[in-house]
Amino acid sequence: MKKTTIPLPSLRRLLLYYRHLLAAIDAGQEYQSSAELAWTADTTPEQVRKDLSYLPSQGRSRVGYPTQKLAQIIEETLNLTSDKDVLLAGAGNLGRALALYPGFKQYGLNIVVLFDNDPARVGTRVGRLQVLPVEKLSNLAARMLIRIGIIATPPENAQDVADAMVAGGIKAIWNFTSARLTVPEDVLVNTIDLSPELLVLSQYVHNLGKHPGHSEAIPEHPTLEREGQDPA
Ligand SMILES: NC(=O)c1ccc[n+]([C@@H]2O[C@H](COP(=O)([O-])OP(=O)(O)OC[C@H]3O[C@@H](n4cnc5c(N)ncnc54)[C@H](O)[C@@H]3O)[C@@H](O)[C@H]2O)c1
Repeated sequence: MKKTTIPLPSLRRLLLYYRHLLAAIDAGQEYQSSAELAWTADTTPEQVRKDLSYLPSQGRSRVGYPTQKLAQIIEETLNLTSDKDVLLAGAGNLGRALALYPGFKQYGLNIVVLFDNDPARVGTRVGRLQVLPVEKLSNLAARMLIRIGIIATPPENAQDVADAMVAGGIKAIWNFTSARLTVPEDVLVNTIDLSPELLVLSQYVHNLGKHPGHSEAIPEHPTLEREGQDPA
């Protein structure tokens, strides 16, 4: 297997292509063009070809990339088929929703253990998982060799949780809080702050009200461009 370090933006897009390819396989589409893949990641066909150059050869033909083969190559290169255990801290509204979401399994990601610091939550069940006291997080992460952690606590507790994760050997953190986390260099933090995203939509609607029919008054935002404009 080709061993390359794929830049993070390309990695993100490759995962979007992969998700698109799985749907295309289900729909019985044998080939995908660069343009189709570009659309799914809100990018250009040139960028698609560049991203795919990080993978072993895909056997692109005149009609496009063979859907099944390309999905398989992405799976193997990004190690998507081998199961990866994930732990989650903060079994509240968002944490429970994430823990119950079945879609992560498609990428080999399994949330296998939940932690909370609220005695009323500890011991309760979320699906088949029991919520454990957060004091056990570091030890359990280390013992179970878990490398990925999700933080869904209030922002003011996120740094403590991140510290416990790092102490337990977590190397990648999906942070759903608005807190800016300080972690060692070898730990990757991906922060998803949902509220500003909603505010961007609110701003869009607000500006529409001011300039009916003139969406170009809206500040640049990739998601809005993708949703609001014809990518062709
Ligand atoms: N629910 C959403 O749709 C939503 C949307 C945007 C942002 N967020 C962010 O996601 C985070 C969680 O939101 P929520 O709505 O699920 O909150 P919530 O209050 O329902 O859940 C938070 C959970 O974290 C637990 N917790 C607190 N400190 C902890 C610690 N040190 N260790 C382990 N667990 C701890 C709490 O006991 C609680 O169960 C917040 O930072 C929030 O701002 C949530």
